[in-house]
Amino acid sequence: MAKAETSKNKSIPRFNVPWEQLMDDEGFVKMFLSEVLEEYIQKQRWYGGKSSKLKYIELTEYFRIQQNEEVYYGLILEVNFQEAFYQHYFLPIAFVTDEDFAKKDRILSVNVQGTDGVLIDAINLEAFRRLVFERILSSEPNDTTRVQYHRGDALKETAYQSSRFMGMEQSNTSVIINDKCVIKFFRRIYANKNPDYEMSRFLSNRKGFKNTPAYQGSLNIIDSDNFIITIALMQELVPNQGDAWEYMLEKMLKVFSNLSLRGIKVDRLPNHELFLRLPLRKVPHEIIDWAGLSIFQEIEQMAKRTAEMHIALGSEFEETAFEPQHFNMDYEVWLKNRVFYQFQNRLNTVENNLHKLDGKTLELAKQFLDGKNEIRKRFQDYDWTKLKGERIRIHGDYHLGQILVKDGDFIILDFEGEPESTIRDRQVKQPPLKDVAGLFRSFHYAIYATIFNHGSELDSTHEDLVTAGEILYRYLIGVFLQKYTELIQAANLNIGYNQERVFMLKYSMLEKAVYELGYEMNARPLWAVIPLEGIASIMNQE
Ligand SMILES: Nc1ncnc2c1ncn2[C@@H]1O[C@H](COP(=O)(O)OP(=O)(O)O)[C@@H](O)[C@H]1O
Ligand SMILES: O=P(O)(O)O[C@H]1O[C@H](CO)[C@@H](O[C@H]2O[C@H](CO)[C@@H](O)[C@H](O)[C@H]2O)[C@H](O)[C@H]1O
Repeated sequence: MAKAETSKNKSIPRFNVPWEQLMDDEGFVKMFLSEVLEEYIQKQRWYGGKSSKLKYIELTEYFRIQQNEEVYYGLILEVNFQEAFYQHYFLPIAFVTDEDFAKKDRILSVNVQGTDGVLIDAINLEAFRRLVFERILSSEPNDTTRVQYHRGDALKETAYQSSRFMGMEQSNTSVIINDKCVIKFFRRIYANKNPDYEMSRFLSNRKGFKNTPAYQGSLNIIDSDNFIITIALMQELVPNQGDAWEYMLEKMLKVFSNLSLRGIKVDRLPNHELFLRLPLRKVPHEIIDWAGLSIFQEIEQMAKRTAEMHIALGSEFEETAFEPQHFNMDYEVWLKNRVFYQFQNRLNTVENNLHKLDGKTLELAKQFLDGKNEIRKRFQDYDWTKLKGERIRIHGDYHLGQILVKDGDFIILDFEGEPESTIRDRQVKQPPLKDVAGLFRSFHYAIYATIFNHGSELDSTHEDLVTAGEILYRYLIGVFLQKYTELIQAANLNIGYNQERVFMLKYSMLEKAVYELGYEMNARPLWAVIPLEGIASIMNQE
């Protein structure tokens, strides 16, 4: 840490304890939580409580992140809201006495035992990042202390050289070390292992699944109730050409442009039965002439990697957290409770915000409200006794934005699960087709996002674009399902008989679209039209 200086500045709070004991000082903690952090935390990009009213902050835990004499504090803050719920956040802090180190994320100017300095978010300090990296690198195989560092098999012996912020739009904070590794510091903290850590370690370290960044290490703590809490996950940095969402948007634009460029008559295009498996070689030449072969080859590759991920997740018979299970009454009750609760929440959100909507979105929103009993009936129609497949741990928030494109192949990221679910719900075993349904919703999103964003530049009518988009969608998912099912069945993972699979896909897609409707209404209301289109199209299928 930077050199100490004594100051005469009387206006900053003074504490007569060494930095190493500051968090044991009740006066400091009280002032810090109420007068300082309440303001600081609400301005942070990673703070997820912006739409609620903060009541007060409590310090749930603190622990030292330390190497030899160098000490930082990890704080776990409980943010309590007026609306009667709370969230936990991780904030590592450092005391720096050199202004040059305190340019960003300053929390408080403070005098500690006669030395002026600033408390900052420690992630800004290279020394802190280096320390975490070195502690992971030098960790014992079975660390039994309260602050547990773990080194994954994929981390090779290497000296620290550099670090920088990843700088992506994200809900956590990631830093890149030596241009080779990513350490993701989780911000929103749950009193449990973070599924991203749990799944990354399992898939990569234990099952050798190659199409996710290799697990290199982690930092977990054992809290006062003996729960493991994940603080950070370290993975290999995968050089890539961007995510599959951006990639697919570019591709879709070309495919839609081809309609007019190649003089394609949309009403003459062949169509394909929804969810019917289709080998790539059987995709009609009219469709290939229009959309090109490569999009189908890429979809096949994505299906392959998705199947391999599920095969790895479903191949565990020792560790109960991953052992496959059958459907049962408990699962059905759990699922219906969630789905009905979420559906009611979406109805309320749409009802309360109708006045903000117009045009097509308003029309679809009214249709959604009018059709509520029909949708409820679909959700009610789930009978576990008819389901013969297996439930396994799944990705849980699988969409094109979670997949990186790397030299024509795909790398699957971010196993943290659906942001709205509790951490326990994210660990419930679910049918793997639920992930597949999530990805199909993403294909639908990419088609509609292209129509909405570029419809006016394209030389085709809106009607033709929608018709062509729906046709393309059916071929894409037909090709995906052919490859995916073939590989899953060859590996003996039971995803049910044909009718069961179609039922599961339809059910899960409706569930996902309803989830998305809430996400969009809150995060980017202009996009709500996409899940509304999705719900309408699912409900209109006989
Ligand atoms: N191991 C990695 N290698 C390369 N890029 C990565 C890696 N991990 C994350 N990224 C990039 O950072 C983005 C955000 O990562 P993500 O894990 O989804 O963060 P968050 O959980 O904070 O949203 C990803 O979309 C990807 O572009
Ligand atoms: O931030 P996360 O990756 O956890 O996921 C949330 O945000 C996603 C949007 O970034 C949202 O995904 C939805 O929009 C995508 C296009 O931006 C689309 O590809 C997905 O299919 C659609 O669900 C995701 O639902 C939400 O959990």
